[in-house]
Amino acid sequence: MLITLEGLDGSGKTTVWEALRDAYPGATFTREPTDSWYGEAVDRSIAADDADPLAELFLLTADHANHLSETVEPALADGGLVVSDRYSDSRFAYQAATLAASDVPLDRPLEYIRGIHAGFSRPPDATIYLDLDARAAAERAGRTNKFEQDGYLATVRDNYERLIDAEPDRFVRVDASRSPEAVTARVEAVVAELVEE
Ligand SMILES: Nc1ncnc2c1ncn2[C@@H]1O[C@H](COP(=O)(O)OP(=O)(O)OP(=O)(O)O)[C@@H](O)[C@H]1O
Ligand SMILES: Cc1cn([C@H]2C[C@H](O)[C@@H](COP(=O)(O)O)O2)c(=O)[nH]c1=O
Repeated sequence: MLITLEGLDGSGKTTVWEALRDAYPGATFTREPTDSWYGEAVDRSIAADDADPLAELFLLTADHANHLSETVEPALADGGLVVSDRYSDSRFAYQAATLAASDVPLDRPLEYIRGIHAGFSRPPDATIYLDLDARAAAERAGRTNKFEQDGYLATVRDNYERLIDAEPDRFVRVDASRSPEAVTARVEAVVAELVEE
């Protein structure tokens, strides 16, 4: 089973991912961007305020392809539980926001990015969405790069809402404005239920 954690920067994904890692020692815990050289290229792009938006999308998509073949698909083939801190929905939400604000002449960037993934990706079985407003998320994240900005994250949040509307059965929304203990307890309960199903 593939479970993904999604949400804005600072929503608490890494905090719950670490708690789940302690609770499920036999599972595969992974993340995007990865720590491969593809992921390092992504990190460089994220740090660059003038990165080309399409090039950035394709760097992230290359990292995803390698993540799938090297980590996710082998672990799933072994019948294991895989928990990923960010996955394809991050591309749909973030790069759609980036492309919409760019000069790239795409009418429907979110659908364009989904279309690219449809050809090769493996959709998550369930996605836990840590829901937090853009201002609180940017505040927690520290506003240290081009993504951790209130206005940009507000558009990203709108895009996540569109994704949830399109696939309500895949997403489980968790209120990420609560305390770390309350958020972690809720996510652990959700994962326990998903694994038992
Ligand atoms: N429920 C919470 N309430 C308040 N602060 C929190 C909560 N969860 C995490 N934090 C704090 O917010 C900051 C970001 O948390 P974390 O790294 O888990 O988020 P993230 O979603 O992984 O962020 P990013 O996407 O930027 O890596 C950290 O300082 C963390 O201690
Ligand atoms: C996978 C992925 C990530 N991003 C952005 C979101 C964050 O601002 C950074 C790094 O992620 P982290 O969780 O803070 O470590 O990358 C993105 O824009 N698109 C993606 O597909």
